[in-house]
Amino acid sequence: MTRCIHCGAAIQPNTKFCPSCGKSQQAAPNQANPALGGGATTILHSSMAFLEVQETGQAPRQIPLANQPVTFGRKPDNDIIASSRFVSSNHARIEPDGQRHVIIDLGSTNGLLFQSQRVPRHSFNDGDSVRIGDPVTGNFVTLTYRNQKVATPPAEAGHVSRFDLSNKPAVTIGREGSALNLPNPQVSRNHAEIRAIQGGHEVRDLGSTNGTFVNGNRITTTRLNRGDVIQIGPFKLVYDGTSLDQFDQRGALRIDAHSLVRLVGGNRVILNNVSLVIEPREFIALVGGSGAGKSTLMGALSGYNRANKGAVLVNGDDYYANFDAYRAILGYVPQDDILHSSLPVDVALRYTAKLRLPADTASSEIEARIDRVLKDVEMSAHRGKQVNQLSGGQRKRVSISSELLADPSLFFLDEPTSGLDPGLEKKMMYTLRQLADSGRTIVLVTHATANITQCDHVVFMADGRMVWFGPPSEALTFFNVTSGDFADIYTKLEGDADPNHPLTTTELKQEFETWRQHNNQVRQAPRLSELWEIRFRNSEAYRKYVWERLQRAPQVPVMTPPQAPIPQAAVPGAYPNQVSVSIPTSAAPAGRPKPPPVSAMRQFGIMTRRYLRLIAADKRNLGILLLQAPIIGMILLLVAKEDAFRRPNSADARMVPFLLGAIAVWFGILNSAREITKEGPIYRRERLANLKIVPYLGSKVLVLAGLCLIQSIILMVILGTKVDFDLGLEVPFGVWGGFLVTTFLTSLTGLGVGLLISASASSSDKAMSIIPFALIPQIVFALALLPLPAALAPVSFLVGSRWAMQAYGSIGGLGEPFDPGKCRAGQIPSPSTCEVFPTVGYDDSAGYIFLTWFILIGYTMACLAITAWLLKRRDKEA
Ligand SMILES: Nc1ncnc2c1ncn2[C@@H]1O[C@H](COP(=O)(O)OP(=O)(O)OP(=O)(O)O)[C@@H](O)[C@H]1O
Repeated sequence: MTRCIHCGAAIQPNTKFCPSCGKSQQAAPNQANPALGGGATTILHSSMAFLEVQETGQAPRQIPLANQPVTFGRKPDNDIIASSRFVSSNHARIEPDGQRHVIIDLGSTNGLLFQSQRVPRHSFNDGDSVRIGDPVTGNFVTLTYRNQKVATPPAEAGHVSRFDLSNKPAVTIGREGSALNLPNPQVSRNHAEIRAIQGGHEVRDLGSTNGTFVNGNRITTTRLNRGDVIQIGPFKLVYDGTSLDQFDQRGALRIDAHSLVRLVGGNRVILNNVSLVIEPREFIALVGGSGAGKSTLMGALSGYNRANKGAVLVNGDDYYANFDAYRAILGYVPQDDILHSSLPVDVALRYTAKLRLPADTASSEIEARIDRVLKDVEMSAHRGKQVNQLSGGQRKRVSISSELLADPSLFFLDEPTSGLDPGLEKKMMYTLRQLADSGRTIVLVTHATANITQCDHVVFMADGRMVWFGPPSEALTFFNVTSGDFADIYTKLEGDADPNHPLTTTELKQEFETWRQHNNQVRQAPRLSELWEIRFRNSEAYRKYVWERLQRAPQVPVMTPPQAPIPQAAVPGAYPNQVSVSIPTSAAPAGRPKPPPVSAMRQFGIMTRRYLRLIAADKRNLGILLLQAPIIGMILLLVAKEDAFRRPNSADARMVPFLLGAIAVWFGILNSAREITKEGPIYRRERLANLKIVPYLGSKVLVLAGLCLIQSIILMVILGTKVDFDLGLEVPFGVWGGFLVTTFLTSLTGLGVGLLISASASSSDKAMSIIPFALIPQIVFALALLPLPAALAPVSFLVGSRWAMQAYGSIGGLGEPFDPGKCRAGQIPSPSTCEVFPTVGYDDSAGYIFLTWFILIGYTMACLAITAWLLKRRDKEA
């Protein structure tokens, strides 16, 4: 019988891990002696109390805490000496307090932060971290307390209270002023109601914005059974027949990822059996080289781009299957800015709040929320500034604040530090650290490794494989990087592990042998990432940070566990199996989730108001658009003859409507061609949250149609000052009115074409370069002045200006472009012209004129339908 080298428990000889404390029996490499003031790391006995001191850029130190008070500060006479400038000379004292310890601020400048709040003292529980931060530089010192004797019982986490339902005919649930208050921005004021019915209770949703879910299903009314779990925003209410147990998941959200696999193109594996656990309030960085699979993993964890195989659990619930129930508490900040740059910060945030928060959120509540989120990201001073006047780092903060409006508990960020200078990058990480401390689970993708020591854990990805999950400082030891530079890890992960590779023959020799044993038939060399994965699966870190964490049960009641069996993560030491390409494990389909049901009318109203504001804010562009009509109208006057319509068979008569039609289409296209593409990142983010396509597109059409109408009126008024429209013809709205209607409807066809271009182009520049392709056919195929080869005649039916010409010609009583009689007599030189122009027939009957208008409207509708389809298709894009 031998003894565990950590806890002293009796164990079998040659046992790899102690069954009592779970620790490896192999001495960890590179461990130094305990040192109070030095920079070395040591592993202390698990039954001891100790303080782990982590200063930015230094290895963590573990300081045993005994029954004597110890002092902490920058001066050399302290027991624990910190080197950071922002730690006061005599900063804090740590005293024993029964089985635990308490830390007391000694009047320091920067104080002690617990869960991102400044505290004068804090009584430690096992795992508590107190930080001392420097808001100017973003540096901080973390003091983490370890003491198994004062570990928080897991069953208690998140449990708030019990609400008795007996003798109550009806209980309302809402954000405030209800019998059962669930204070959170995602909860409507009157959200749901529990009613006593024969033999039990039923729950009814009161038209809430974010929905009431029972066992994962969105309900309107349903009878409750014992054990049912109601989810409203971040709260879970467990029904036991007579009462509701209330659990608050804010600050208590845990993600379990089990054997995640993402396949593309049939069988290309871009995420290879990744398993991990992210605990509440943890701050996790996903790092690795370009194309390593970071974004793929984040997509799978956030549910925005799901894995094909494996399962993601949030507090034990099948996350993909319950995505709608959790959507409200999910924050996602993409790489691009997600607020309109021409709006002031507070205005942009107000629109986001209106779009995301329950419909009954009062203006005062929205203002309070905006104050709060700007304070959280230290941007209160910039509240009234226009977004495009902010620096890159400030814009990122504002994007983060817009996500914070809904108070998400799960927060995913895609490269929030990209494009920032090193100072701003550090500050950004500091802000995120504080957001995690204040109760959020934060996962970010980053290329910036300089500040990842601020994270609790870091995931190193390579070739879709997870080659490390654990504290950043231990990663350096794991990869044998002595420079302290995380970037050196990258170079060790890249490339093929052929037998002569320097790593294959030294550090990874054993792993290469293992690989060879399992792949003796395969001649091709593995990737280095595969060997690092083998090493990681064999490590103590894998056991401690992946395996053991996966074995722990969720700390709150489970709403709907996965229906299919959860794939087991590889046990420590197991050889990483190749992914087998088979059916998905989760009940929900892979890829993008569906948008939730929300009120389309309300969204239409908000989007329209915001769009109007955006157009008005861009005064230069608006000025150009409004000046176009009078200037072009004046130019038109130069060529338009006063008596043009008095000579209905003349080219002059056809010239005016031909130019009017072309200009109208031009206006429509120019007004709209950049309008979707220029706000692509914002659209994508809002779409992922709750934006519907029809209200979005509808708001664009309504506002731009208004602009087209103004332009059409200006154009016609100017034209009316010269050209005589008083022809005495009996047509709908008179000749001038009929021309105005036609011009407006023609500009709408341009609007439809412009939006279609905007939805299909990947950038504003590309959209502008497509415009000529849309405009030139409008001139060539109008069939007004230019003859057309007979074979191309059917194409003209697909061009808006041709139908505009039909309408103008009919309203103005024009003669056909070419006289059929002259054609028959062979007096027209081009025979093909005679074949085409007879398809143009003008008819001044009201029925025919309405028909041409109807065709113009139909044309616009067809363009909009294709635009909507293109937008819908974009949902599937990764
Ligand atoms: N939908 C897809 N279809 C095909 N291949 C894909 C798809 N999505 C990602 N990939 C590929 O999967 C690999 C991982 O991509 P991912 O975007 O996750 O990498 P990353 O680590 O985030 O890279 P980067 O840092 O460059 O953004 C890449 O080789 C990428 O080309």
